[in-house]
Amino acid sequence: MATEGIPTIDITHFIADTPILRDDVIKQWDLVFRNYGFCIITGHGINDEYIDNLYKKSLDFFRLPEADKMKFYLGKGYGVGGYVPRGIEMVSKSVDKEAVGQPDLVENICFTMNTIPTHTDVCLDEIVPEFTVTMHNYFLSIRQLAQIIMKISALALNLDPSYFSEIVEKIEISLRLAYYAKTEINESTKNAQRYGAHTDYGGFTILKTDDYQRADKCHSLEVDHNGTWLPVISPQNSFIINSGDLIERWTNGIWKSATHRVINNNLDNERLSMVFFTTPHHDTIIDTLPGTYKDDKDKLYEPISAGEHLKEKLMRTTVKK
Ligand SMILES: O=C(O)CCC(=O)C(=O)O
Ligand SMILES: [Fe+2]
Repeated sequence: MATEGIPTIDITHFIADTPILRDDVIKQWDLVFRNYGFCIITGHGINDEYIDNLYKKSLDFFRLPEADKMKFYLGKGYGVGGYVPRGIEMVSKSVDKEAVGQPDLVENICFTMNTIPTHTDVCLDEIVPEFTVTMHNYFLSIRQLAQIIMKISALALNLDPSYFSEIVEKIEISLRLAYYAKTEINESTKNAQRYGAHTDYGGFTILKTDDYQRADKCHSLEVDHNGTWLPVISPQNSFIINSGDLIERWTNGIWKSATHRVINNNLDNERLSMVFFTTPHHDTIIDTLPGTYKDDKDKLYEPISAGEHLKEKLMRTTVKK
């Protein structure tokens, strides 16, 4: 089973509204999120140039000396934005508060659409020219893709196509640029993960990884599929989409928020991921969607505000400030 991959859905015909083929996309969407919680999409319509540009600028940033990057650290751990160096975050604690081990072998810089310029007095563009405009272009494209994804989802759940429209208007998109530097195996790294096993906390995640660039096509990202870790490698013109905890709660557990991790292999290669989290506005109450339960006692989850859920998860994962 370990060679079985994550399904790919070409969404071209949904975007083009091609009769019949469009319905096929909707059916596939329902199946992958029921069975895997993960898929790869092609035909998304986002300009490759935007993706490549942001990738290059991000690499430029992470290859800078630590002292430059630390100008963007806010000293409050992971989850507040800005730059977070290695040694601070241990994401597996979001699933198991008591988890012990070493922090993840990752550093990252996080933004929301409103905090692109920077949280500090230092301007990001002084360090990496045109970083912010590059990011802004990408944000706008991803926002459109998020709208498409939520429309497919509404239809796949037999809801009105505009069911999520108002929520999508206020959706909070955050970008996490995650960098896994080349690393030597030693006492402090041998038992760590590049990013420990976790589920994503919010709505859908729109993820771009660079594993396809490795000549050996060695994978790093794995998803738990009924107890088997499946490798996830997405081709150049694709995105990985996964449904987070709030999608699982919304759908009364029908669509999965799958556990995934970035394993401690291939450490002599640097790796970069661009991770967009689409989270309903923090005031949005996530209650079980119509059609996913018969009567109230079938509801698996209590209603929760998106903000409350997110805060609880984020608080757990900072192991050092
Ligand atoms: O780097 C990756 O491939 C995955 C990152 C991830 O799972 C996350 O940011 O939640
Ligand atoms: Fe994740």
